[in-house]
Amino acid sequence: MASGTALIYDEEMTTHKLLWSDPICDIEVPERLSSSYEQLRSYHLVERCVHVPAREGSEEEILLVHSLEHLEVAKSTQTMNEEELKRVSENYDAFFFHPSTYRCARLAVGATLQLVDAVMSGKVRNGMALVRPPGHHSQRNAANGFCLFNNVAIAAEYAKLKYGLQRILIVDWDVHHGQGTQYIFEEDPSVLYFSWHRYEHQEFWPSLKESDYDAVGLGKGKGFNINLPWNKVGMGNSDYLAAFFHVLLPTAFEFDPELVIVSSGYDSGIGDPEGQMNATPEVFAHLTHFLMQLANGKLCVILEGGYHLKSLGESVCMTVKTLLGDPVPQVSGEMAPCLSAVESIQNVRAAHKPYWKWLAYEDTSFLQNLSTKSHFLKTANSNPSTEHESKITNNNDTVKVDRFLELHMKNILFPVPPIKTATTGCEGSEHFLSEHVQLVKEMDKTEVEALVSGFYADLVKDNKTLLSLGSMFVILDKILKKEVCNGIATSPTAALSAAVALRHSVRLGFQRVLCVFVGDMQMIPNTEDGKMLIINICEKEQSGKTSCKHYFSLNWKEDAEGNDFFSAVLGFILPVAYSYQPNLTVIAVGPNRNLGISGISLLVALIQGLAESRIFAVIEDTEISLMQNVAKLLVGASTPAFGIYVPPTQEKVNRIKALRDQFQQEWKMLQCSGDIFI
Ligand SMILES: CC(O)(O)CCCCCNCCCN
Ligand SMILES: [Zn+2]
Repeated sequence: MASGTALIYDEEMTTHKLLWSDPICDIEVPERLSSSYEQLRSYHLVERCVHVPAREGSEEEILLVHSLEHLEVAKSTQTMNEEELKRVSENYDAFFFHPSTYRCARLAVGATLQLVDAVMSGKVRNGMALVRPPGHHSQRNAANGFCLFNNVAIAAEYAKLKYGLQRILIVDWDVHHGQGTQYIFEEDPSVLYFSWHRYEHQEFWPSLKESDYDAVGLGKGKGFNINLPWNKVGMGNSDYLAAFFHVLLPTAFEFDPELVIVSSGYDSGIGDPEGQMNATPEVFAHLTHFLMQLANGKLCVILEGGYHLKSLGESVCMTVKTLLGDPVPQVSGEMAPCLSAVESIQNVRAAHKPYWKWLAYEDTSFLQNLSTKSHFLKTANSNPSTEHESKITNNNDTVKVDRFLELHMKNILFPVPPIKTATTGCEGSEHFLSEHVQLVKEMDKTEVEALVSGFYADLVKDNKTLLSLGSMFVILDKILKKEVCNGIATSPTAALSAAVALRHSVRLGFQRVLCVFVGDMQMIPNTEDGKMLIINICEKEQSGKTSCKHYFSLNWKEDAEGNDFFSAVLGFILPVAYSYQPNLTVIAVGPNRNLGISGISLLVALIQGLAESRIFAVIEDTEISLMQNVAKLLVGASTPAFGIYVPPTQEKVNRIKALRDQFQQEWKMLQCSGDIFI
């Protein structure tokens, strides 16, 4: 299993710079690279990465995507004087040449390919390349938008050629549309390109009709180009997460890529003068964490834009920290996507319904009554409550943003707990013991009996249960004190252990405990006070207990051969969990589980983004192999194989939709269609 995170940076890429005055291009400065690298060093992240050197991309590699003419023009600029450089630059929209631009652009291509090689060869699991000039606007025969060669597009063609890959996912979270990348792959079904971008109904640069949600790809490439336009500024963390839950991730898991490449622009972050958005740096940790669960963790992050140096640096550090496997910090802000974002999400889902199985039963009836809808949206749009009031009045006030970020990041970065996982040394744990795992001592009986007082005392029949409860308390204490990040225990009665763990956690002071229980929960604690939120994934409705705001019984019987649980995890469980913002997650698997190991692994892998990755898992002690899988995930040793993707049946889609319709006002991250306002 590959491990380690590559970091590729070469100071020479700072030599490319603007020689004359040009208010459009003057934000693309060398300090973008050097200050990001310095920020990584200040958080001691550089030394934790595997250093991989950059190299020059060869002409042959550049010709994988670009025309010979484009290459020759670029090459010829090396010997030009300022006058000539200016003249050549004027042939392009928003691009500038410097005598060292060609050299830097070749280094940017080479650095990107070095990262692909390091990941594909298994030398590292993932990595980041800090490069400039960026790439995603450049086209076969033209430079554009600060980009000369399309680093990410060349990387995808290179990976197909050298490693025989047939499915590559490119995620472009830069705030501008990577039209260059779209043009290059729009007829290619082997490359799925996803981009969100500031659009404002075609007002915002590059102001192209083909940047809208209905540009789905051409010919065989139909369905493999996904555009999510932001028609307002001020989009924030909840909008970005909603886009992942309700558009990108379900598609990505169905596509099942062999490699994921990110066109990682941070101008979609708060403070950026181009993006004018409100998303804070820690959201990039969550986006990165989600993408790490694909392609067996093979993830290459390539820098594109980002023009507010402090915001850029913090977001780069959040990305690298997550690539290294650190716990994911709590995401800030109200978990409620704005109406405009939900409308864009609904439109892109409708546009892609014909191409993706997970959308087969998507309700697109809203397209019929579009007239009334657009009328409503105009009125809905007018009242501010459905739009984000922008936290920072205008992003151009750089110093104000610097101060905001200074304070904001203080409570985000906590010391990484030395030990990742605590366990009780239960059978099967010998397989994954490592320096990341701490064996906790057993608690003595009297102490345990004192803790399991009152309600549950009479339920504790035998010694075995008592001992398992004892070690559970020790683990929960360690998690609370942040001595460990997460823990796992087995139990002869997982239902009892979970119920005791929930009460104990609330008593220990956890204010919001999320419990995901797989199997028959038997005893269901009272969730009236909102200090717990329980999602019980069971085969049949629990005894008369209907779903309410803090208790959901999600009936799910997994299809035999594959894993159809994606739509429940991505379309329901994660949106509810992120809306709830727990500070502890308890995952419990009881007897006669109705989910396959891969479905449970998917759940555990994705839910680690919550509660600063504080998870306590308690597994029925008959489930040895499940226990080992979950333990490996908690240690961070592997990204699980999620088994064969099975699309959800209409009945299951309707069940999720019914729950969504019923609870999307309470848990707003469930929203993915604008109908809520009609
Ligand atoms: C890599 C990147 O996507 O960040 C580059 C953005 C280029 C923006 C050009 N703006 C041109 C405005 C013209 N009125
Ligand atoms: Zn950009």
